[in-house]
Amino acid sequence: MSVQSLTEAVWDVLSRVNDPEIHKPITELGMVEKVEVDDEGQASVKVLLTISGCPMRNTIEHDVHAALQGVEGITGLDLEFGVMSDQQRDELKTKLRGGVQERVIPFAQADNLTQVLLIASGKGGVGKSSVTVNLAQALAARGKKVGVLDADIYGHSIPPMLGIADADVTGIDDMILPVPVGDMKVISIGMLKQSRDQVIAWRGPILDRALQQFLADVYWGDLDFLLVDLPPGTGDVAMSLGSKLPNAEVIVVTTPQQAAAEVAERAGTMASMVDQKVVGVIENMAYLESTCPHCDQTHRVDLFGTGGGARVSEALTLRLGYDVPLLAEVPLDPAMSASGDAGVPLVQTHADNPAAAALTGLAERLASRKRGLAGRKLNLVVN
Ligand SMILES: Nc1ncnc2c1ncn2[C@@H]1O[C@H](COP(=O)(O)OP(=O)(O)OP(=O)(O)O)[C@@H](O)[C@H]1O
Repeated sequence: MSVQSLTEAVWDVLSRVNDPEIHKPITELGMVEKVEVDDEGQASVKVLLTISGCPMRNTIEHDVHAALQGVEGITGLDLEFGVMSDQQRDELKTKLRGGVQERVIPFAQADNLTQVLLIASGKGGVGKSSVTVNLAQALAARGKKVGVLDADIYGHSIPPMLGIADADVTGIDDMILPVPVGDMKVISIGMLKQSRDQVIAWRGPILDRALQQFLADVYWGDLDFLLVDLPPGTGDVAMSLGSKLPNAEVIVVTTPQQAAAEVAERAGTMASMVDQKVVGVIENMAYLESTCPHCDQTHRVDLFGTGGGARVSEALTLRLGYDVPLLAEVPLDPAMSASGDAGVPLVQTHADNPAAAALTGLAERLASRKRGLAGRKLNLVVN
């Protein structure tokens, strides 16, 4: 084969190597600066990283080597890395923003087709983050492109639940790349902290700016779903996201107790005050399935009482004037908590577990919803 055809063959295989964070071919992103092949079939390739010290360098190195191994006539590879110039980075950022120079929130644009689901709760510890990671994983397993935004400023627990507690985010200047976890893209408010034990006490304009950054400066790419883990309660984050994500929908997570149900109603009501639709309620820790030592049968034990989810669903339906259904009842199961600690969602490791099955069933229904642009609010400001 001629040197020219070999060079073309190398470009061709490189066009199938994706940047692990951006999920687009490195050739398309302008990251391949040079491809040369000599008479002996020895290839020299230079790849430009977006930033020096890019955490994905090893993955790219591995993928490029693997890609070239399949090319007949290539006898060896000399792979060199460089770093993009300011101008190259600017071109890349503009390309990623779809040719738009300024930063906008893609999910608030007229042509947005991403379903944004805010996972809310009245109080902490009801399992909001566990629900978020499991729903996200179940949606991704069904081929959906899923982003997870951990906006819980007080208890940002998403990274450890997905096994990325120590992940660093890559920034291309002011553009932030989310951390890839399987087919999901994840970003957490905790990733912006200097150290893990630092406390975030943002309020007002600073919090607002941070949320703006998460939505406009993070390169989310094309997503089918963006799941946002909100802080518990009806605070500043929910208010701020109300104006930033006018078409977001809210799922309220609660537990069976009366007290939890009352505060969950408030969280749902808050969503409607900022004009977001509440799509339904999930009752988590709904019951415990326990095998009786006397009769060896499995019994349902209502540890925390019953009916909290149904109560919230009925109250919100009445208050908001449209149907707010009970979407799922997720049992209490030590496996759920163990999977959170292990950093792998339960739906991935134990699909048959009843808690996992309840959330997978909901993900299936969400995945098959048809949504278009008709009737959607556009974030237009009338002067
Ligand atoms: N169905 C369940 N069965 C057993 N344990 C659960 C279940 N759901 C959640 N947990 C556990 O309960 C604890 C709290 O859950 P999680 O962090 O998801 O709640 P949260 O509402 O997001 O809390 P916070 O608002 O404080 O962040 C975790 O240890 C989690 O593993």
